[in-house]
This record gives sequence, C-alpha cells and structure tokens, in this order.
Amino acid sequence: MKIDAPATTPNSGGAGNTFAHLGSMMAGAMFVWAILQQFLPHDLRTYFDKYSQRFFRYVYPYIQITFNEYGGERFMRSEAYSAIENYLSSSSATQAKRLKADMVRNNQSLVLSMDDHEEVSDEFNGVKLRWTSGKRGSRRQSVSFHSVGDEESGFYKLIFHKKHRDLILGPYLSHVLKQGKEIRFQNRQRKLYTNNGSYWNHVVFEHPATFNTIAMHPDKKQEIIDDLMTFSQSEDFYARIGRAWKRGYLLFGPPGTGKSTMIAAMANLLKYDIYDLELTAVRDNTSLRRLLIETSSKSIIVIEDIDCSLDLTGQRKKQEKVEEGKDGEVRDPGKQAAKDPDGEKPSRVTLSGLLNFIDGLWSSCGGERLLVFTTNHIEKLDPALIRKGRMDKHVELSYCRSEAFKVLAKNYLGIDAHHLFDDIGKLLNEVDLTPADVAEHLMPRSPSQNAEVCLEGLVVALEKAKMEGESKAEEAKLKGEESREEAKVEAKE
Ligand SMILES: Nc1ncnc2c1ncn2[C@@H]1O[C@H](COP(=O)(O)OP(=O)(O)OP(=O)(O)O)[C@@H](O)[C@H]1O
Ligand SMILES: [Mg+2]
Repeated sequence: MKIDAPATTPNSGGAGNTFAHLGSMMAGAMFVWAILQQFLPHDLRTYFDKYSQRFFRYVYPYIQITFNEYGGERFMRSEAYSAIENYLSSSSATQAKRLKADMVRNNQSLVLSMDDHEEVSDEFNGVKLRWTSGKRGSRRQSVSFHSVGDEESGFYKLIFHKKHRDLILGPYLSHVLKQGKEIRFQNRQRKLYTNNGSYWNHVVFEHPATFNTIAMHPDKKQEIIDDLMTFSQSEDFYARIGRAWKRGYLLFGPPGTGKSTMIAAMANLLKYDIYDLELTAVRDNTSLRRLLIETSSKSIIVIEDIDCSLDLTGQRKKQEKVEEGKDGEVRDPGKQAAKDPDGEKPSRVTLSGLLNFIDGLWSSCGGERLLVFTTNHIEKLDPALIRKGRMDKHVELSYCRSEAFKVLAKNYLGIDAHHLFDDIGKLLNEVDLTPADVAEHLMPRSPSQNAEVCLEGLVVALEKAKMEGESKAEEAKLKGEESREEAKVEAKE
C-alpha cells in the first residue's frame, strides 16, 4: 500500500468535474513552476517549494492510496489487492461500464471486476470515496524485473477527502479487507479431504444435500440450523469466554437415517471444507496430532462410525493396564484390533490420544471448526468421549415419521398434499422405516411412474412391514409364554 501526495485524478460525473478542474489547475501551476524554477535562486526555490506544497495541499484536499497487484520481496500477488478486487466486485457490476470476468469454483461461476482505468464509488458511514483501477509497466519490463510471468501489474487507487483520514485508514480499510476475504472465501472451490495414512488428500467437494432436502421434524431441523449459524457468528463470544472456537456434534441413529447426508448439508450451509478422518489408517497419536494441525479453519472434521473405528468402547480405567508402545506412546492392548489400511501394522491411536485431538491444546489452532462423530450405537461409546464440552450437541436421527415423510414427498415427488398422506403418516408412526427406505419407494422407476403409483407402492410396503412386525411380535409373545410355562413345570418338578 502506498499513500500518495496530492496529484491529479481521473474525471467522473459531478464530483469528477471538480477533480478534473482541480487537475487542470494543478497541471497549469506545475508548468508555470517548472519555468520559474530555471530563473529563481536556490534559497528562494526551497522557500517557494515549501509553501507551494502547502498551497497544493490546501487547494487539493484529497488523499490517494495505491494498492499494487504485485509487491513485496518476492513479488507475490498482493493479498490486499485481491481482497479489494473481490470487495469491489458487486459495486463494479453495477457501476463500471467496462468489466473483467473471471471463472471461479472449478469454472462454474463468474466473478466480475472493473476493467483498467474504470472508476466506482463507495460509501462508508456516510463518507463518499472513490476507487479507480489501472495498469502499469510493460510486458517486457515485468518479465525482466520480477518473476510474475508476462502480465502487467495492476493497481487500485483509493481517493478520499483528507478530513476522513482516520476513518478511512482505520475502520474502512479493515472493513474492505475483511469483506473481500469473506467474498473470496464464499467463492472458493470447497474441498473434501481424506487421510491416506497420515497425510491428507483432497478432491473437490460437491454434494447436493442441504437442510431443505433433509427429512426430519422441522423444529428439530431449525434447532440445528440455528445452532450452526450461531456458532459460525460467535468468534467474539468464544474469545470473550476463553474457549477455542470449535463445536462438537454427535450424530447417532440407525443406518440410513441421514447422518452422512447431514454432514454434507452442514458443510453446504456454512460453506466449510470437510476433513473425513479415517481413524484406523492413522498410525499413532503423533500422526493424529499432525493431521489435526494440517486442517484449516472453517472446516468440519468428521469421524464416521466412531464405534467401529477403534476400540473406544471400554471405560478409561482400562488404560490403567496400558503397556508402553515402541515409540514411547501409551498403548492399550485392547485397541490393537484396529489395523491400518494395508493390514500390516495396527493403529496405535488410543482413546486418550483421541480425547487430546478433540480438546487438547493443539485442537484450538486454526479455530472455527466443527468436529462431527457419527455412530449407530451411542451406548457403546465411552462416556468421556461424548460428554458435553467434547461433543456439545447430540443429534438423534431416527426412523421416518409423518413430518419427515412430508419433506421427502415434497423433494422427491414435488407434492405438498395427497389423499394417501394420512394413511402413510399413520403407518409410519407404527412401523420403523428409515428415510433411506422411504426415499427408495419415492424414486420413480420408469418415466411413466407418477406420484400416485409411488405412494401406493409405499403404502403396500408399509402394510407388509407392519404385518411382519406384528407376526414377529406374536411369535415372540408365544415363545415368551412357552418358556414361562416350561419354567413353571420345572419349578413344580
Ligand atoms: N433424513 C434424511 N433425509 C433425506 N434423505 C435421507 C435421510 N436419511 C437418509 N436419506 C437418504 O438415504 C441415503 C443414505 O443416507 P445416509 O448415508 O446419510 O445414512 P447414514 O445415517 O449415514 O447411514 P450409515 O449409518 O449406514 O452411514 C442417502 O443417500 C439419502 O439420500
Ligand atoms: Mg453414513
């Protein structure tokens, strides 16, 4: 960033005319001054210099700040420049006549910015200011002097009245940089990471799930959305109460109830990256810590099926019988069941290593992170692992009931009401069918299959499941009676 002394500026509209006027006045004055300089003695010239600067500052009360595209020692593209580019994208789209367009998000959407020598205005706390763009340097120069490729170097210039100096240099510029970074963050291509042993690999994350498509009771859904949004906006709160800016979610429920889908919906809602941690592939606690350190902020770290990942089901007192690992790590013999992907060496991650991962000192690095565990058997998990503070919010995803069914019907069939809804609602409250099962019946199997046919098929499936359930219950009852009879006979004998 470079703050310039007063100089001429480009023209624009009403305020622009004033600038143009001042500009030409100054140009004239400079010309006269250049001629006078040749005839004036040195002392007089210094004296004149000093007062002429003051005069110019008085008649031209504007300050300019230049933000160059490339700068610094290694001529890296300036962070401030790209933040400003993003910040100005919306005002450029509405104000500038010549625009530049660039592809983002894996060539899926366009970001507009103003073309060179364009100008846009902005307002902050009632203060008006202007941004202009430009380019300097020729292709040949940029190649020979710095390694920025064969591009010319662009710049943005901010022009404002000097009486607003404090406001602009302080709050306004930090607002611009913050907003610009936020826009860039929103436009970025999100990633899904997974660990290959102790290193992260990533692919582009594109999952269509959203909270709109998740079938669950609307109140429960809203509660989760509110919780997530509050978390993402609570940086100051977490700093004030002295807690790391992270939150743990435990999603539990039978298979096919939407746990993995909900994680994708969470990431899409908050625009976070996902780190899908395969715990059995992590060699030991040290590797686990390294993986944690390498995660970025604004991300969700997921451990799916935590009950199957490691033998974490035992109580912590088990660890009293630990044996010392080869690398000096505490090792629980019960945990040797988990193998690394090659099946060669067992994973030596321990429960205490995992607890450290969740809320040890290292877990606070980066900030703004969600940690999500999923399980089908919450009762198998060590209470220490899922206590509040570690897993702050426990969300049960359960069988599909009538409210959840309405969401599925809306999404899959595009209908809000149907005469079969009441029957289906009643049956769903009596039969345990997962949303995955219900969704399967709502998928059209041929182009001619309509909503009526899908719903009738679902009713048949539900009635069948109900009858099966009833006959199983009958069988169990009979068995129970038989065994009671036998017990009575035995007792008599
Ligand atoms: N609540 C739901 N809302 C919408 N779709 C759902 C829901 N639950 C399941 N589905 C559908 O069923 C499929 C399986 O769901 P998902 O993989 O999220 O289940 P899961 O709970 O993670 O199961 P598992 O415990 O076996 O991993 C998904 O493709 C999704 O389309
Ligand atoms: Mg799953």
